[in-house]
Amino acid sequence: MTQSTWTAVDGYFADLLVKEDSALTAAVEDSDAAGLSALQVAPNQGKLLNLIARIRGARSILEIGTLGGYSTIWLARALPADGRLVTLEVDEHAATIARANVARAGVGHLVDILVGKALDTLPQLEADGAGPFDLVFIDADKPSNPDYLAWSLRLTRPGSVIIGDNVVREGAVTDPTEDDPRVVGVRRFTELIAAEPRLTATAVQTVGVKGHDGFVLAMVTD
Ligand SMILES: C[S@@+](CC[C@H](N)C(=O)[O-])C[C@H]1O[C@@H](n2cnc3c(N)ncnc32)[C@H](O)[C@@H]1O
Ligand SMILES: [Mg+2]
Repeated sequence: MTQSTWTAVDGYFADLLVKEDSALTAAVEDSDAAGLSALQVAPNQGKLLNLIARIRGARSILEIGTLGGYSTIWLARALPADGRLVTLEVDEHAATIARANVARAGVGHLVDILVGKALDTLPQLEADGAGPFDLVFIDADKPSNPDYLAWSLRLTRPGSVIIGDNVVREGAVTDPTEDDPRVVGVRRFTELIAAEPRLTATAVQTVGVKGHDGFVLAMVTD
């Protein structure tokens, strides 16, 4: 199979099942026009995040890595009217674009975008008494994933879901000699999950419009 086949198959299912609305397509278009990298999840992955949050009955969601707010919109749309989503973004420019995208999608009242390095804003969140969160989506700088996992455990409770995006690294995740800090980060992240008695997890590799990638899905058990 080739990239064009993966893209066509994603398109087939997305047209039938995902049905991005104009706010989601505009979020991507405006992020692109503002010069943000096209690092957002694919539409079918956004819908998967939305479905996981709804299946979990999530009322509070933490996202690490906002970009233009594309995944934020999918996740926020899973929340009930009194739900809350906190999303962390280091880039003020991206946060400004995300704020507009999230507002246009009609979920601005559910979303707080905190600007700063997540390793600075996470302690602030805890100090402010935020959480426990029902779902954490980790999708920022991959070298920090081991720290984000530790914070996720502090800010969740039994039954919470933790998702780590982009863990395949074009297959380099299998190479123990690889020294790319992103690969080192996702390998350590996965090993820490494996060793953590409070978590049960799996990882799924994906192909599609974004090429070959994958995510870790974990549940806090106690
Ligand atoms: C892959 S993009 C997020 C994509 C977004 N979750 C989506 O799917 O629509 C990663 C984002 O993390 C942000 N980021 C990188 N390092 C960060 C850090 N230390 N703290 C917070 N955000 C960070 C980047 O600026 C970028 O916007
Ligand atoms: Mg990602």
